Amino acid sequence: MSTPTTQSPSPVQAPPVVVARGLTKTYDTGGSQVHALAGVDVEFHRGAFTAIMGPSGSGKSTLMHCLAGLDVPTSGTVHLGRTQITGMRDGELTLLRRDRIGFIFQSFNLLPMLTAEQNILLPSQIAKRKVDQARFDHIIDVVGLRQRLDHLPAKLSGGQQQRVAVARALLNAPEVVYADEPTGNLDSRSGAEVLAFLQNSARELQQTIVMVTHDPVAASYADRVVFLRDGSLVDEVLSPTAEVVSDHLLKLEA
Ligand SMILES: Nc1ncnc2c1ncn2[C@@H]1O[C@H](COP(=O)(O)OP(=O)(O)OP(=O)(O)O)[C@@H](O)[C@H]1O
Repeated sequence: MSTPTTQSPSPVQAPPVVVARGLTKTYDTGGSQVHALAGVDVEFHRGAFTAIMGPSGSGKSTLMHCLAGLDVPTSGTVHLGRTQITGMRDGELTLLRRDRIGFIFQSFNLLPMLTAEQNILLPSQIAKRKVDQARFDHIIDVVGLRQRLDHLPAKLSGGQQQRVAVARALLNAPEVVYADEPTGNLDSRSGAEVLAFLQNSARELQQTIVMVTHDPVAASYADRVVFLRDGSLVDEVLSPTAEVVSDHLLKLEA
């Protein structure tokens, strides 16, 4: 019998920041049931930028909302680090979202009467959290907002407003940032800037980012794309290109 060869160790992978197991979400709609999530197992690793894609109605928003503690799954578990967030009370979830998760929405969600700087600092003020000045300066310079800090949102372009929202989401170095169609309201040039910044944040700041998008070009900025169909995770692509992502989507929609 031959001696087994020594296996080389598998590449070290960062521990998962978010782990979902057996996630289901069922809606009762007047007698019939909709399985928005039909048993999803997925994990997201530190410093990884992941896009969630799939046909309309495949469960992308439901998955993100359940992962982020914005919605409660029918069954299954979600962990953020060592914390099981499924089963938490509303008040605990509010604090968890405030302290440990960053959010970026399609509609920017900036307060119109506050300057860019005040918008970026607001969550830290509400949480009575000391701001890391070096991180603030680094993020402001990377997103190119230094000259715009005292502007109100109405005086900023859509791309600049979204960069304010991105800076706000990243300032506290949250364990994970959830981005819901972050470039949906932007022209392609502004969208590319925001996506490049998200990509750099994952690479340089080890920021974990999970983004829902319909756009294969946006998804191509991610390290990994996971595909949903009918509430199930059916495929994934690493180091995606827009063409490969489009091909996968077309097959899922067929
Ligand atoms: N509150 C609700 N009540 C009933 N059904 C719902 C509800 N929310 C979502 N659904 C259904 O759950 C399924 C998944 O919806 P979800 O919004 O997560 O999909 P999606 O992939 O994000 O869609 P889109 O790309 O169109 O935004 C769909 O069939 C949707 O109609």
